[in-house]
Amino acid sequence: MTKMDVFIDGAKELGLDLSDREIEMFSDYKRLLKEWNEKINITAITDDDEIDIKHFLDSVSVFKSGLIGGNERIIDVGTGGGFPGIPVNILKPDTEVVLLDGLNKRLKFLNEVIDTLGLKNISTVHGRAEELGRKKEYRETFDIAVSRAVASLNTLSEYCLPFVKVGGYFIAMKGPDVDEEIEQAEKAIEKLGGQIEKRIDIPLPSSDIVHNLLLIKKVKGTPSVYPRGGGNPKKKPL
Ligand SMILES: C[S@@+](CC[C@H](N)C(=O)[O-])C[C@H]1O[C@@H](n2cnc3c(N)ncnc32)[C@H](O)[C@@H]1O
Repeated sequence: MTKMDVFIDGAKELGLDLSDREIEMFSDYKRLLKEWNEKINITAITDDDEIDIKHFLDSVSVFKSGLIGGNERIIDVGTGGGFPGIPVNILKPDTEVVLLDGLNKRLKFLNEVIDTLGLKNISTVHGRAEELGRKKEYRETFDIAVSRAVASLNTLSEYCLPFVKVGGYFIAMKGPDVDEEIEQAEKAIEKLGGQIEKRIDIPLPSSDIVHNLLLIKKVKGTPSVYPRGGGNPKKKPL
């Protein structure tokens, strides 16, 4: 089996006691990530312990939001190698998780992970967030939209908030520049129907990294003009 001790110990520090089956699933996920990463570019992080800290522990730190009880419909926007959506579904198999990404080759990898691990209630969707957020089957149908390492908060809010039902949450997983990002995104969040509720700082075990979760509540519907197409959420953030 792949080396997993840093993840197992770190998860305990985050309050998660992993079962043997869950550890085996994360181990298979790590093996596939390393294998596929030799053929297609999924992640720059390939060292066993670094995967444990920067991908697995960082992903499961999303449970510190206190918003994922286990039955939510969740979209992971710009999921890349499946972070945080796959770890969420491994540990809470009753959540319904949609993994969205604009790069199809990464979704092929994710479909193999889903098959090998035998995950249920999880699917992949290929497309740009700003296009799918206008489609009826996705728009305002999720309890939670979550996203890590995809765009700055003003752009990311336009990608994510349209997916969230009124009363639901957008969880932005952010790094040290979050205060500056919040300042630049306040207007956008309000226009899109969101309201910043809480910021939770999370020191990642076995590292000196502090990440944070920004919890943004959807307090009213997103106006139909958003998200804008043509790359505007990124080129001209609200
Ligand atoms: C740096 S990776 C992060 C992946 C993963 N969330 C993580 O934390 O490891 C960013 C991912 O977001 C995707 N992405 C960026 N903009 C997007 C958009 N507008 N719509 C869909 N996917 C997007 C990219 O294809 C890429 O896979």
